Amino acid sequence: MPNTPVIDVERLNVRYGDFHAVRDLSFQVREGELYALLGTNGAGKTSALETVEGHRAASSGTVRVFGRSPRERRTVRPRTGVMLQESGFSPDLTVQESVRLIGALTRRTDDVGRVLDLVGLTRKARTRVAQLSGGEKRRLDFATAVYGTPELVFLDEPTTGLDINSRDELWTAVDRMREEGTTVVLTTHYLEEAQQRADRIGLMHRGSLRREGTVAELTRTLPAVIRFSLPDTAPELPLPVVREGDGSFLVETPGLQRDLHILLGWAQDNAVELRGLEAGPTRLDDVFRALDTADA
Ligand SMILES: Nc1ncnc2c1ncn2[C@@H]1O[C@H](COP(=O)(O)OP(=O)(O)OP(=O)(O)O)[C@@H](O)[C@H]1O
Repeated sequence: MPNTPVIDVERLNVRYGDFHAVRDLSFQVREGELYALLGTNGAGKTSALETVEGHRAASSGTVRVFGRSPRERRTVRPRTGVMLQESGFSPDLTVQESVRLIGALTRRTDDVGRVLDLVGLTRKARTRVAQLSGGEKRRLDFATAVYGTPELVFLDEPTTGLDINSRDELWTAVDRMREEGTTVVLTTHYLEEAQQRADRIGLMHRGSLRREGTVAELTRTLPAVIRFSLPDTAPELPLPVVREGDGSFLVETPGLQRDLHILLGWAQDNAVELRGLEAGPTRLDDVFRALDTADA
């Protein structure tokens, strides 16, 4: 059934007593996709994903993973890898013992050496978990998700606490798994990572999915921007601008190429230097900020 989504969430609601944390959430993740579920703090991402991962029961709505309820752990779990924000390994176990334990718990098989190599922990194989650095523990968390190369992997803020080289290594490992067809669900507060890597993004705010689409679809809804600074002696500008707090100028435009052309022509004719000139489509950060103000 090639058209069956790997994840199918229909009108999911999660309540904690009187508090309604997830409201009528619907989304699908297709085979081989990297879907980023992003949102403001407290938006309900963890509550939603814990339900999809089978750790939490839905208050109402349906969740299907590989066409099954994620509560059918025996069927779904061997096909699913989960990197939680903290896996809670026993501090007394060594790294290689912890990875073996993952194998036993997930009922997947793999070569421990291969996994340690993939997550960059080969040299720490005999080190106890208690003696690992924060970044090394995060790599061990990552090992839980990639052990046995499952078909579906959840990465919950996978690069938090990792230095830039470790982040690059983690993404290289994820890219390799994706080449083999693994479907990935990502949550992160590093929006540039989602912007670079996600095939589609769902943006949650206050329990609901407020936007969904590719990065291009999401950013297209807001105007492009041109930013620059000017010497005090510059003549009047040819376009409406906003003066930013730092003294720089901002042009918001639905016609980036046209307005950039006008601005550059004006600068050339008046021999004005446009300092620190930046021009480009809206970033995901801007979509996020608009979400917070528009939907407040
Ligand atoms: N066990 C719980 N009991 C009561 N309220 C909870 C519980 N877990 C989460 N909440 C509340 O539900 C809301 C959604 O929380 P959740 O952790 O799902 O959000 P999130 O989008 O993952 O947030 P963050 O980005 O800050 O990690 C929050 O207001 C939170 O306080």
